[in-house]
Amino acid sequence: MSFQDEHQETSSSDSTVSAGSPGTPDHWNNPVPIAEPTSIVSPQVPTVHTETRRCIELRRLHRFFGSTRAVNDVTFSVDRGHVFGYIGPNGAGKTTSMRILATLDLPSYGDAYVDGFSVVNDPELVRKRLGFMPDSFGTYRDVNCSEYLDFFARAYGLVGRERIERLKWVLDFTGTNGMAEKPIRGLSKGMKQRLCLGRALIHDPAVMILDEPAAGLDPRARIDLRRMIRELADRGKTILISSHILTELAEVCDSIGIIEQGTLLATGTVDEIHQQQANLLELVIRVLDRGEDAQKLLATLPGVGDIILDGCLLRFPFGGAPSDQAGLVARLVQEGFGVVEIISRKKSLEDVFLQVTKGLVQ
Ligand SMILES: Nc1ncnc2c1ncn2[C@@H]1O[C@H](COP(=O)(O)OP(=O)(O)OP(=O)(O)O)[C@@H](O)[C@H]1O
Repeated sequence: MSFQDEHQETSSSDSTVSAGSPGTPDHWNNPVPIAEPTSIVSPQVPTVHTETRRCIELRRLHRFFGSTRAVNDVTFSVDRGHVFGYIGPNGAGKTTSMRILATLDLPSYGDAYVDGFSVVNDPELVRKRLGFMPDSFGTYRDVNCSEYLDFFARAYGLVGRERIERLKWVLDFTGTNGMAEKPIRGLSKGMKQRLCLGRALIHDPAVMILDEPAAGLDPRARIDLRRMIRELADRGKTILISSHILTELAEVCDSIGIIEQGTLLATGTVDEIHQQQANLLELVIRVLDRGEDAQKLLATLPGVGDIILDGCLLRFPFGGAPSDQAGLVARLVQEGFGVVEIISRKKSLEDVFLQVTKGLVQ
């Protein structure tokens, strides 16, 4: 297969996001083969950008460290110009996946594609198209912001007028213009994050990988960051951004994936995931007395999940229809319980995240 064929093949499917297959992996018998990485660029490789709708794609990606399955059969894709939120608790496998996409590590099995190019077979071409903002990054304390960005612009081969204009655009876009001559050592955390975003943008990449860019930022800086990310996506960049916190990314992402212990647990738009997971209400009922008896009665009624009893307060997930809910209250009253209060509420995004993840670490 020629490079061009391979490149076009990656754009053939229709879905924006597709979850990895859960359950026992069948790849143990048939692992997805990985070619040796190579830095040799074929002379036939096109120098112009080739259209590929799926701009980021992970295909059955695995990365093991000894017995730790840091990334365990993860598959999803992100369309051009979309923002994908990669959400998971500590140690879920977010950084490991992102490092593979950024060609800083190799998969144990499977492959990942950036703008149609394989991180395994075409790492040089991937790097040209990718801007990576790591979760922690080194800065040179004694250089100023302008010199820092200029260093990376030169490293990416930008020259002459193009380099000067690009540098100016990045300083303007990231709001670091006023800091251009300031030594990096004097910058606040928020300003350093802006500078690092600028560094990742300096060569005008098609794809941006941002590993927890909002960590440690104050609320205003978080809002500014979200605005910049949305603007970059509106300009056609495809962005993968990670966070521990689902609500933080809900507004800015077109779709999200929730990962824990290396496994992708849910993918879709925020609304889809909310609807899939939050179909249950939570009911809280306070009775006047005989809490334990009320618990026994409720446990026999339709739609009632596991009840947590705290004195005369009963809290449980409820999957019944509104008529079942009305019947439940009527039954309690009929059986002589004094119903002091009843509260029903839909699960919040944060509840959904806690419901999907189990708080497991490896
Ligand atoms: N180089 C390594 N050697 C051994 N284990 C590693 C290595 N890198 C990551 N791991 C392990 O892989 C798992 C996933 O780690 P990873 O850093 O990808 O998670 P994460 O979701 O980015 O977590 P955090 O939000 O805390 O940054 C963890 O159990 C981690 O200890």
